[in-house]
Amino acid sequence: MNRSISRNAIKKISDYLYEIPASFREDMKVPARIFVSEKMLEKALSDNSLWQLVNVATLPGIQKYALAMADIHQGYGFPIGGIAAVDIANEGAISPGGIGYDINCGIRLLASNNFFEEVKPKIKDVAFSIFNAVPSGTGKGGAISLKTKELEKVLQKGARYLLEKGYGIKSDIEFCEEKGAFENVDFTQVSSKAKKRGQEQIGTLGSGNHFLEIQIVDEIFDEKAAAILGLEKNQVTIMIHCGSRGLGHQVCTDYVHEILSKQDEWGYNLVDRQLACAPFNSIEGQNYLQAMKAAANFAWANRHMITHRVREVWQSVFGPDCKISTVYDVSHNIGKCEFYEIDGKRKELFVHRKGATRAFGPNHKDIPLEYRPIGQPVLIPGDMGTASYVLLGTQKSIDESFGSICHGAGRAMSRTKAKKQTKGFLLRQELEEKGITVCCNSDRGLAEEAPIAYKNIDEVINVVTGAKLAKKVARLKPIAVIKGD
Ligand SMILES: Nc1nc2c(ncn2[C@@H]2O[C@H](COP(=O)(O)O)[C@@H](O)[C@H]2O)c(=O)[nH]1
Ligand SMILES: [Mn+2]
Ligand SMILES: [Mn+2]
Repeated sequence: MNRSISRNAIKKISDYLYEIPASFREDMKVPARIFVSEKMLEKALSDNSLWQLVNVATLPGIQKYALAMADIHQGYGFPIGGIAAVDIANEGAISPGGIGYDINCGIRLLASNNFFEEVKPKIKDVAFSIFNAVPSGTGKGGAISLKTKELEKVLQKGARYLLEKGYGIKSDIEFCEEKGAFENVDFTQVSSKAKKRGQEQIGTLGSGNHFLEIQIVDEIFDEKAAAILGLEKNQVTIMIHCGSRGLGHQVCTDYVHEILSKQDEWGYNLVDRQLACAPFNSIEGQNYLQAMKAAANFAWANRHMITHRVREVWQSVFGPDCKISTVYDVSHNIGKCEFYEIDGKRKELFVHRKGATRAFGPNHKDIPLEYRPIGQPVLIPGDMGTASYVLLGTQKSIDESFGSICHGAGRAMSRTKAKKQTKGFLLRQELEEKGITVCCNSDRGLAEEAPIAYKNIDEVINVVTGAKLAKKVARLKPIAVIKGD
């Protein structure tokens, strides 16, 4: 099957929005839209991601558009950087591939009350101490070990369970999407194999793309909003990127397998097996939803425990009076039930965000009270040598992109290609020369994650802010990066 899409098939709607009309392919139920610039569109045409987006437009019950952001790149079935909302009451389908293998992978931003000049002389000390306190690397466990009953509590109560056990502080939960847990979760839908994989992995970072970064607030674009978020120029922040580790991966594997075997029964005629989905209201669809929620709770608990460890280390290096506060925690691989107006009617939709971040505008009830007047903070990592951003969601994102924007810069090249183009030890030297401390045991792993492997974060941010789906608050610059191998 020819998967290429020519530029001619794509209609320009505005400087930051392009569309593949529903007439492009017979089986499309809605158009496919991509928030991107002309320049970045060229990049998106270089892999199969737009073809995947067209496939998403065939999903049962899909509403309005299959959407993608400028960080789009090829993923499992759905493109990464994609959003699909389906009608729950009317034939909507839920797809594990639309959420991804690392369920509730996400970003947490911590603010210290220290400034660059104080941290600079101790940056190696604090970075390597965090590297030692937060296990990282493929399959790595060992931060804490949970008995089966304790793990089940994590699946039910997420980060809130760890808070009850004395880890972290209350505001860590309050400034987290869903306050650190989906409620009323049936954890029995998670297989024993998945639970086993999770038992040793709370408080661990994982490998590759996951990271812990010490940053400085390099530029403030909105002083008032920054003050509300507790951010000032030259202040030191810590960004955490990780998800549900082996547990979430196993949940996705289990349900893709189960759901695939029933496609004929449901009358689904999949254009790509990786789009495997189930009617939202079927037993299988509901079971996956419960397991996905349990894995999401595990991921929130994971980022909560890492926060606890970072706080312990920070206070041991800079003194017990130092404060580490959670600015916010966003999910970028998740599915949620949300209400939107479709053709003048309020409908409950299931919104798949796969490498996409929720970006609700001001006054939304799901934003913490303190932030409600300004909108939801959206945390967008860039790469280890350039920058990351703090943004705010807008009403326009609710109206045009199901309250969603991008999740990162997005890959510009595969890991294999990045390794061919970069020597890890040279990259390490370059970063150190730029004043970025590198804590990573593997030069090969470092090369796979080189800044050139990612798109330019400033360009991606200019698209989402140019399209008015988000507003800039601050740009963060790395001063130390911690990566697993
Ligand atoms: N600030 C940093 N950003 C990074 C780093 N490595 C990757 N990234 C960005 O994260 C997103 C999200 O990745 P995903 O695995 O969830 O798709 C990615 O698109 C990059 O922009 C880093 O070391 N520091
Ligand atoms: Mn992840
Ligand atoms: Mn991620």
